[in-house]
Amino acid sequence: MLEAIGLSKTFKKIKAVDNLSLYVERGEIVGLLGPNGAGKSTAIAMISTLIPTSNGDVRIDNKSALQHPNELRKILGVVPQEIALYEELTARENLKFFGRIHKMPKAQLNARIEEVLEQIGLQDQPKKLVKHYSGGMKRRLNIGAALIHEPEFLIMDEPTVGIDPQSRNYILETVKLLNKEKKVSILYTSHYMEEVEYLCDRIYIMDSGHIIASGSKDEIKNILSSEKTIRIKLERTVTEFVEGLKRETVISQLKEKGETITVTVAKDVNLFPKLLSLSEQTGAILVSVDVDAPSLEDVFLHLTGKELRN
Ligand SMILES: Nc1ncnc2c1ncn2[C@@H]1O[C@H](COP(=O)(O)OP(=O)(O)OP(=O)(O)O)[C@@H](O)[C@H]1O
Repeated sequence: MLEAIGLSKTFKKIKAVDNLSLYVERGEIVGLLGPNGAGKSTAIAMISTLIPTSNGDVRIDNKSALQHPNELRKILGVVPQEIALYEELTARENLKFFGRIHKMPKAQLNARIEEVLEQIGLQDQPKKLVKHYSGGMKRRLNIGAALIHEPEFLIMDEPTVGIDPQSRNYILETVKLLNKEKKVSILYTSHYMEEVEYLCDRIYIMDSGHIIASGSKDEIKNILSSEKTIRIKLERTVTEFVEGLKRETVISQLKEKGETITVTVAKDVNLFPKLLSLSEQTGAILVSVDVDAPSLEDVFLHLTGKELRN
């Protein structure tokens, strides 16, 4: 297990990370979500021992990684938010460079380079210089560089920023495969809720330097599940029907837009009998009644007061 325990980082007067704890079990993909400036990149830099902590510890299988950083670096790969590649080199040469940093023996490195090129789908571009790569190809090679030494844990800091949807899908599928087939455990940060929803087993939401919610997708959605939203569509607007709904004390919120009325009620309220009797009394014809469960985006907005992307 990779664990961050009570991590804090202060830059002069700014408390970028404040007593943050999280863990990634072997086999998991864990999401770390937070609005801009929440402290995600600073937390990742501390977990990967790139910057010193002001406080706290990072542990691998209960052993302090801050006291044994080389042991951590052997089993951890980090995909940084910024592309960190040599533009004047080919993909193969870049991978060779990163492999040498890890002091990989030559024969092992050469075999591993071919394997990684295949994993990231760049095996057909052996001679092309990175400066001639598309944004998506660079992102893929950025991931390859972090994979060269076959890490057991991978931290990915917004690995799909600024690329086309096709490359993004490719990266998402690569992340899934790495986890499923190569058993790589992953901490994944993103500004895209749908990516985290698709990939992750568990999610941490952070804001202002600390974790404000954590759990499985369902557990996090449950934070907002004391209420539900019901969307009622009528064939045409009937004022008496809306007035009747407004008299219902179980409805905490009512919004009207054309023929659609949206109401909020407590989770356990059954509004259907009332809707049917009101439609009979007023002659309003129900076209549809939909119940919305809260999305992760709703929870995020509720907890942080901010949109995930801005
Ligand atoms: N080297 C530094 N010196 C001073 N302040 C810093 C430094 N690095 C980060 N900060 C500040 O710490 C806070 C957290 O920044 P950080 O980059 O970790 O957030 P983030 O969640 O990764 O944001 P984003 O999603 O925009 O990448 C911000 O207020 C930032 O300005």
